[in-house]
Amino acid sequence: MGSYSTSEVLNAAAVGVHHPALRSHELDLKGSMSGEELPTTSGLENGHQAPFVIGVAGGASSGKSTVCKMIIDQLCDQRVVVVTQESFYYGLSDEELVHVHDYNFDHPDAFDTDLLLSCMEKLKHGKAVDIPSYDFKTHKSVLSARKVNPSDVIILEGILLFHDSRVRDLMNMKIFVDTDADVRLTRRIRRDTIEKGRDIIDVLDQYSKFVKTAFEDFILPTKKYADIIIPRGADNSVAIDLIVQHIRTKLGQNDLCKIHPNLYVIQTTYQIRGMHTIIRDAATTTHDFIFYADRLIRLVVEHGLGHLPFREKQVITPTGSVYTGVDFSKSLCGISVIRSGESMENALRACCKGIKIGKILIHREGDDGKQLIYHNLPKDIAKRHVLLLDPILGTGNSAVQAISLLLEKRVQEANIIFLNLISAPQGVHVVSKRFPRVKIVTSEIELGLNDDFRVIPGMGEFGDRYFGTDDYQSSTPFFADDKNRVGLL
Ligand SMILES: Nc1ncnc2c1ncn2[C@@H]1O[C@H](COP(=O)(O)OP(=O)(O)O)[C@@H](O)[C@H]1O
Ligand SMILES: Nc1ccn([C@@H]2O[C@H](COP(=O)(O)O)[C@@H](O)[C@H]2O)c(=O)n1
Ligand SMILES: [Mg+2]
Repeated sequence: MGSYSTSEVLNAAAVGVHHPALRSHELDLKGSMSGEELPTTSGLENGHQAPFVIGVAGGASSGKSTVCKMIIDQLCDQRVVVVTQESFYYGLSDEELVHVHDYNFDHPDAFDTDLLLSCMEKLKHGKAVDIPSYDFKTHKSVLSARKVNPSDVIILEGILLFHDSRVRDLMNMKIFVDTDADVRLTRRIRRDTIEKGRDIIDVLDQYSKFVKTAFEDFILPTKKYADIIIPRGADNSVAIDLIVQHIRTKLGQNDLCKIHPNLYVIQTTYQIRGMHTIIRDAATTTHDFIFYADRLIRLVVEHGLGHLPFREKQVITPTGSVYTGVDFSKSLCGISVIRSGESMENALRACCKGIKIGKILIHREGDDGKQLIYHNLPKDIAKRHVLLLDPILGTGNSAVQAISLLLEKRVQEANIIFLNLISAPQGVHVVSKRFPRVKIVTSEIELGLNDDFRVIPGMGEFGDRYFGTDDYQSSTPFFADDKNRVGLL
């Protein structure tokens, strides 16, 4: 296989695997959110399971980062975050810097393990943390930290991760990357001279003075703690496939879709995650927000239509052959929850020519949570399948109100398909418990709700961002389609 640069691997890993929305918050500590924690609530408190923690250890340049990248690539539909042990290197004092060639970077004492433990403790409890950034050129921790958010899977990677039993105890799975010493040395020489700009003589000196001995004294003895040993590192795709399968099985036990068979999360791809990254980014312009939200909405709508009943239908193709296909139900309508649900109407109209679209307005009155509902629904709605449109399923309150109204109007519960872009697990529980036959189709499941009952990580006030009425946008407001915002049936 081709060679990867470590920075490429880690960058790709970070970009590819963090929850898209969360990346935007990985701010420089000097930035406006300096030192603040994201308003994330505990995953555990929110009914989420603790993350699955994978430890990846092995000699320097054995291929740990490359193996992590391969695991992450295959887990593309999960929220995965990588934390490297090297982020926790103690910075060198000025005096130590003068004698840097005598410093042993491969000794367990070179790492601030207490800090690593406290960061991991927070992550495991569903809290965001600032992970220090380490500069291999200056041998110091740099000021800007990396904001890391809680995830389904945390991969901890580093040469001495299995040395301290407290760190080992954090892990659900321990992997040791076992690569021959000559291969590790060759890769190290290439990496340290090319990527770190070091002198080859210094690299060889450091290797014979510290790296080789530390491997034998501290790293190799920890191999016995591994659950899985991967010979040949990233070249061992069979081992990596098996690891990914195992992780999937473990994660699947907590899968919301398994608990709620009425929930459908569309199959994710990097395109979809990329689009989510854009629309969740607070800095995205209204124009881009509309463009990418529309693309995602279209996918959700298409998926939702796939749940409508159909009959077999045969047609004759231009080649005179018979094609056996299906004819789907035409007796349907869309109902949008004003105002953000109206953003989904265009996609529905584009997929179902001439479809009737009704509206529901849910109004929160005062603090007592009393809600008034105004509606404009097709008269024969009871006979129709209903595609209920609202981009965000948060607490589930609005959805329950809207669905209750539809049932009052004698729509069959099983004929309702609720389409949204993101769903909080709480909302899914509430809707599914009350209306188990309503299908929920979404494109991503969120971490949960914060203390203000806002979806986290979320994407802000969808209606304001889509219709350009938010006040934090720097760009000129851009209205997608004004007439859709006011016109009722
Ligand atoms: N299977 C492989 N084949 C070829 N080059 C590899 C392979 N695995 C890793 N490398 C290269 O070796 C170097 C060290 O790999 P890396 O994954 O960064 O190791 P570690 O994280 O264990 O130090 C990198 O330059 C990487 O691109
Ligand atoms: N300032 C430093 C800090 C560490 N190293 C070497 O990095 C190796 C660990 O990184 P891997 O990606 O290979 O796990 C380790 O062998 C240290 O010697 C360094 O050279 N300079
Ligand atoms: Mg590495």
